[in-house]
Amino acid sequence: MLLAVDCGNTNTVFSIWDGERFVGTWRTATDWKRTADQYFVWLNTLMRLQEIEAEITDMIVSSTVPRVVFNLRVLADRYFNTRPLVVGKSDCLLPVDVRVDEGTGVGPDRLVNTVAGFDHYGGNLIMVDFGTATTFDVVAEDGAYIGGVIAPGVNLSLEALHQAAAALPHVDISKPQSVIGTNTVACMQSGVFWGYVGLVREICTRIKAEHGVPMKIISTGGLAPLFQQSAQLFDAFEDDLTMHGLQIIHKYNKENGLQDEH
Ligand SMILES: Nc1ncnc2c1ncn2[C@@H]1O[C@H](COP(=O)(O)OP(=O)(O)O)[C@@H](O)[C@H]1O
Ligand SMILES: CC(C)(COP(=O)(O)O)[C@@H](O)C(=O)NCCC(=O)O
Ligand SMILES: [K+]
Repeated sequence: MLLAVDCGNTNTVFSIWDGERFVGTWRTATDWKRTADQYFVWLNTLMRLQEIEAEITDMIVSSTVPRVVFNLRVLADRYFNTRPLVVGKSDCLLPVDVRVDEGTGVGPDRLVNTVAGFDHYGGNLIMVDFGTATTFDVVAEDGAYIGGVIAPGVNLSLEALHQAAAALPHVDISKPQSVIGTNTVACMQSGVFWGYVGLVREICTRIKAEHGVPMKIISTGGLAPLFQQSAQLFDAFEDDLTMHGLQIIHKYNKENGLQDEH
């Protein structure tokens, strides 16, 4: 079975693919100091709790935090006796082209989103991913990643206000009742929520105009539903996009790559 790991700047998600479906998914805070032994104990405990008996033979990793990859490689080697595919490394093939400026290191999460989006919807897409950063990934007609936009994440924006201004508290995002806030928290939520609605709409409108052909807008990430319900910003929401993409990339490498040269 395949262990797929999606490591973002905030959270790391582990999921097990049995060849037909994901049988378990678990989330932990991203911490590059976490050792292979710690990962294994954590994963093993959760698998037992859910009575999942999975013999892991393969592993694929997408990490926006390069330092995390070392301990994940040790995990693969020590406990699963396999060499992980790491998205973005030259020995990990992608089923789509990447057309950006030479020397640009595209975030692996964006490449994985592109692959998953193209598989689900075909080309001409804008993938909006609400993570630590909010990224817009543009997928061409042929499925290539051709660039995009990076904006500060929703929680990051709220946190920045709190960090920089002595009188502003730590606030969680939610949809405000009105635009005009009548207390500090409501004012902050309004600024970030409605500011974000505007940001998403404006960026997507401009991408569509620049790209010049009709595009579908697909959202993903924990906070996407909050924005979806408010203003019909997206054509679709996908919950498990990254895991879907990782599984496709793994399959593609099994069929076409140089896997299993331990
Ligand atoms: N369902 C959710 N409700 C509220 N906040 C969420 C939810 N899912 C994720 N978040 C928050 O959104 C931010 C981005 O999370 P995540 O998508 O895991 O980011 P990354 O992929 O960059 O690690 C984090 O601050 C996280 O706490
Ligand atoms: C933009 C990102 C920080 C988003 O990361 P995330 O919010 O998923 O943690 C990540 O994709 C990244 O580090 N990208 C490298 C630069 C680029 O994609 O062009
Ligand atoms: K992101």
